[in-house]
Amino acid sequence: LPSQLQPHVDSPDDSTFIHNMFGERSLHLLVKIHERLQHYEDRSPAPVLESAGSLATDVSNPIPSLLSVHDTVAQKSYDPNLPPLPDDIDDDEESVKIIRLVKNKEPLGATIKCDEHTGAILVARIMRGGAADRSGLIHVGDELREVNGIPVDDKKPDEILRILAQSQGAITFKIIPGIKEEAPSKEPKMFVKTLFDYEPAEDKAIPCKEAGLTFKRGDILQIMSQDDATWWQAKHDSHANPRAGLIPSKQFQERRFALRQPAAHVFQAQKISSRKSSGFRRSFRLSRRDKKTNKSMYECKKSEQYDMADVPTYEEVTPHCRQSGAKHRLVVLVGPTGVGLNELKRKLLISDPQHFSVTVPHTSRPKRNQEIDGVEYHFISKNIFETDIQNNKFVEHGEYNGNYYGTSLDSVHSVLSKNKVCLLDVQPHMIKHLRRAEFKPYVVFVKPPPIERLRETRRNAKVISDKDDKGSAKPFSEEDFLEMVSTGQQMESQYGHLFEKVIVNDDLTAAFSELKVALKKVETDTHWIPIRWTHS
Ligand SMILES: Nc1ncnc2c1ncn2[C@@H]1O[C@H](COP(=O)(O)OP(=O)(O)OP(=O)(O)O)[C@@H](O)[C@H]1O
Repeated sequence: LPSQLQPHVDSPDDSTFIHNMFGERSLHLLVKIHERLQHYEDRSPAPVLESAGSLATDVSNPIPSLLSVHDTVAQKSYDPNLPPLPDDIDDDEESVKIIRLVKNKEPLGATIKCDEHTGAILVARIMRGGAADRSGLIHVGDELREVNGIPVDDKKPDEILRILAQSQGAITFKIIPGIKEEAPSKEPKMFVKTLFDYEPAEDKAIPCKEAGLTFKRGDILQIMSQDDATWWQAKHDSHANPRAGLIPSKQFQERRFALRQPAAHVFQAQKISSRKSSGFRRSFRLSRRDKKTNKSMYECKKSEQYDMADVPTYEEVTPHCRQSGAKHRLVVLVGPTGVGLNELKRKLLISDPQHFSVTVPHTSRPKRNQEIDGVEYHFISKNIFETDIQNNKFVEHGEYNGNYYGTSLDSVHSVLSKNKVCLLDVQPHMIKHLRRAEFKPYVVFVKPPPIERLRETRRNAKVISDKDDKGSAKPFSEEDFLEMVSTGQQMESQYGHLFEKVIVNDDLTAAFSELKVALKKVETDTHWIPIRWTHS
């Protein structure tokens, strides 16, 4: 080429330039690469059926059909059939990017906003795993100029979204790339358990409802991005959809919860605490031999006020599977009085006394003749009891008829260290004190069935009367049922985020087998537990 061009070159400088340019090694390499690629492109699979003519004569032979299929497939072009690029690309705008995305039914997975100062339409976020993200062509900060040839600079984000929603197939964007390209971030592996229900369609604050992620309390989400302090991106752990959706950040949710909720929660907490013994009656009856003393004696002195530090938002979790031989998780049972906690505990103990156990409570009341210290109770003096309370030795404690009763942390440890499953029933506000690595509590809420089922199933059942001190049993009254149902609802709404399993105690046999299966799974299967339980 240089020698052919020589007659057309006037100055020696130009001649040197041409020689240097064509002698450049990188140019030679580029030409080689080009030739190779050309060769590769030309090598489309050749038809094979014709050259296998002799086989075609045998009608029973399936091979010709196979070869015919090969030829049909080989001659097809699978490149996407995109429309031509527009002719009117403005040559002066060097930084303009024309992007074509082929859109199917899924949304693009990007949100836009109007720049406050310039009025430009900018890409606000790219949803992780969505169509825009997967294309790698659109980035946060890019300025949108046109969609399908329609200029957008005079349009509001809502109008643009409408244009996008109506477009199907290939969409052409004309954009000015933002100055800062988003650094490709590694997919973070952070999982959270959601502690509240979320419906983006009902959230006035979300910048784009369609980009929001709906979830129910207890769902496990993978957090995909926390770049934005207010709106995180997340996807359901169990869903196949790879596209992330917007969820309120922990901080934002806590802030607006604190602004919105205080009055409602104080009201709710007071309502529950005013139920006193009838609402939260818990007995220690399983450890007692004397049926006559089988009565409610436990009244919690601790405040049940809603703790604002515990605004239920998200809890970081990690999969956990109990190693064989490791200590069992503490099984915590909660439910409204009379729902059947003791009945279920009793059935578990009978079903496998070597495996399940309960704690021996402490009391400051004098030991009776037939009682044995450490069997029905650990009998201790009032002074020692009070010192132990001061030293936080009790999971729960209360006073009845001038005597203290309580469940000590040591009694729980004692059962667990025997490698048994410890069954503990507590008032729901105590759960948070048990939620630590040493116990890894598995919290089961035993829920009453609808009132008509209570009337049917509890026709012959008896509850311990809390009207007198004699511990006499009486049939359930309509009032007992109403109270059981409403207390159950309140417990679920206030503490539901702490429950790992909800069992409706309708038919006793069914409820018992459901509980037994769940407890077996706790021992063998992988469950999500708070990540902080694995740190200590
Ligand atoms: N599913 C059920 N069907 C019929 N009767 C039931 C069922 N569950 C429990 N019962 C009966 O209801 C009564 C109260 O049950 P239980 O004593 O276990 O309640 P609880 O929740 O332990 O209440 P508390 O501890 O406040 O006394 C018992 O007579 C029990 O046999």
